[in-house]
Amino acid sequence: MLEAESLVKSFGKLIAVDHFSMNIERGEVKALIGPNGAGKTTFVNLVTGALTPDEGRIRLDSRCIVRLPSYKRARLGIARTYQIPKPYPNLTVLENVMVSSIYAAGLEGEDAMSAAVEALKYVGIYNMADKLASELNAEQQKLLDFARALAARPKYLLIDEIGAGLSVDELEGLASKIRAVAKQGVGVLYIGHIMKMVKSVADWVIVMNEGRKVTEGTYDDIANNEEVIKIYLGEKGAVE
Ligand SMILES: Nc1ncnc2c1ncn2[C@@H]1O[C@H](COP(=O)(O)OP(=O)(O)OP(=O)(O)O)[C@@H](O)[C@H]1O
Repeated sequence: MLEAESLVKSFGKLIAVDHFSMNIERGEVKALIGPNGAGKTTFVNLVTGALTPDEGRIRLDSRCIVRLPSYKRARLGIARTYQIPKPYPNLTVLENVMVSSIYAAGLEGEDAMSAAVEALKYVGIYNMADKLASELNAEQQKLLDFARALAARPKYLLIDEIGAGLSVDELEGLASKIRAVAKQGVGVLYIGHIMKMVKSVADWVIVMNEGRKVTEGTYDDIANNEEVIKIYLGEKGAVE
């Protein structure tokens, strides 16, 4: 289990994450939703090690990892995707994914290559393997980022808003891929605003606002929760 306990992170006077706790078990998909500025990405950064919390604990399979640097957490099985992916623009798509299969999954040679090929085929952009990453459009870069995260062979995968700009059909395709990843034993946290996506991927939904947990429950519980509806009032694209 990946457990975050009472995490706090401030930027000056702003408390971005305020005693926030949650856990993910392998094989399940949870969604973390909340309006812009709620603290979702900051939470992901705390879990992956990009940021250090001011307070709180993070445990991976009972081991405290809060002081470990990002690369060690990656090697222990925590992977993420980015809201705005930053691939190596001058490497090919395949090479970008191999960086992950080599350095995060610890694979070598042919094994690293076949893990990368498998991940690209899985997300559906293997036909672009030899293109430079800089040649991909924004949606394709998100899929590359997803492939990169999968090639790390994660136990836990944090997906930061992957669906923006995709059509309804593409969203459904992506949702079923995310669910299939979880079925293989990966614990997934999907972070995002697209409620159709949340509804189709998540077993459980956690709502965050101003750094704190507002409520959690099934999609239906959340969609009918008055406080959640109030928080989202005026938010484009949320709770529909
Ligand atoms: N490095 C930083 N320095 C200062 N303030 C920051 C920093 N990172 C985030 N913040 C602030 O912390 C708060 C939480 O931001 P965060 O990006 O975690 O929210 P979010 O829920 O991911 O929002 P969104 O849905 O828009 O991505 C915001 O007020 C943001 O401006």
